[in-house]
Amino acid sequence: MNDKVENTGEKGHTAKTGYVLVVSDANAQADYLASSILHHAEEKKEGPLRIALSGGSTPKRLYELLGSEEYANRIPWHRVHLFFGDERLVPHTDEASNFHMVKEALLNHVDIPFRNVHPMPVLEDAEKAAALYQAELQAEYGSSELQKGKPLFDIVLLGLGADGHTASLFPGTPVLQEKQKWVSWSVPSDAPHTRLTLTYPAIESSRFVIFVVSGESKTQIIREVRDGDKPYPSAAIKTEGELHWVLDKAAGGE
Ligand SMILES: O=C1O[C@H](COP(=O)(O)O)[C@@H](O)[C@H](O)[C@H]1O
Repeated sequence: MNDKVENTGEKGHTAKTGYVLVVSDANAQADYLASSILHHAEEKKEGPLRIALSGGSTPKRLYELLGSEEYANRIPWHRVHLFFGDERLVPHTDEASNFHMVKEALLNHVDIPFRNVHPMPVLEDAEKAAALYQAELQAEYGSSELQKGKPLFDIVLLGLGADGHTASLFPGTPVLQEKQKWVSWSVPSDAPHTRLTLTYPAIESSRFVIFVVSGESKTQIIREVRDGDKPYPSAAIKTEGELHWVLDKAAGGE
């Protein structure tokens, strides 16, 4: 994590390369991110805007805001393609499903074409599910090889677990060594459900990676990731584009 910290409670899309941005609270965080996403959608005049969504509880407020009157009709949804950074292998109707959360918070409220939404497949065979999602990503990308200068994603949103995981890249799991596949799977040691996850190479192929972290339960892990003493999976995230951390004060401190 870059040491440079910019404090702002304002709405906007002015974060600079490699910045850590600390906003006043979780509402300001959602405001900032929704406004940034609108900005990127307006700025990219041609081609799809590919966004990989994070799961968990933190981004729900952002998704609800994007689905609200303030944003629902301003984002060119026909050009936006939504992917998932990770998913639990449970039915898409299950409360634990990231797709379920995104559907309730966002998809049910916006006019996005069905073909633009790319949930991770949930099959008992995690390897097969991962291969299917990788094939879907490759079809959207137009190649089975990631090329520098041609990012797979415009934006990758990432959360941060209290154990330092991000997406479903959990500490000590073999997926952390994956250098070829774009999608793989992991079994967290202290959380239920096998997960599918984007791998480091897929996340790295992005214009912007944005960590979204809020709440006091994340203060300690944010401090540790920033100090860089422990090899947390989240601390190893790289991108060929820009890496931003958007924190609220409770997580990021003053
Ligand atoms: O398990 C998960 O947690 C992380 C962080 O979740 P949060 O509930 O603390 O916001 C998230 O990034 C990931 O997508 C999710 O599956």
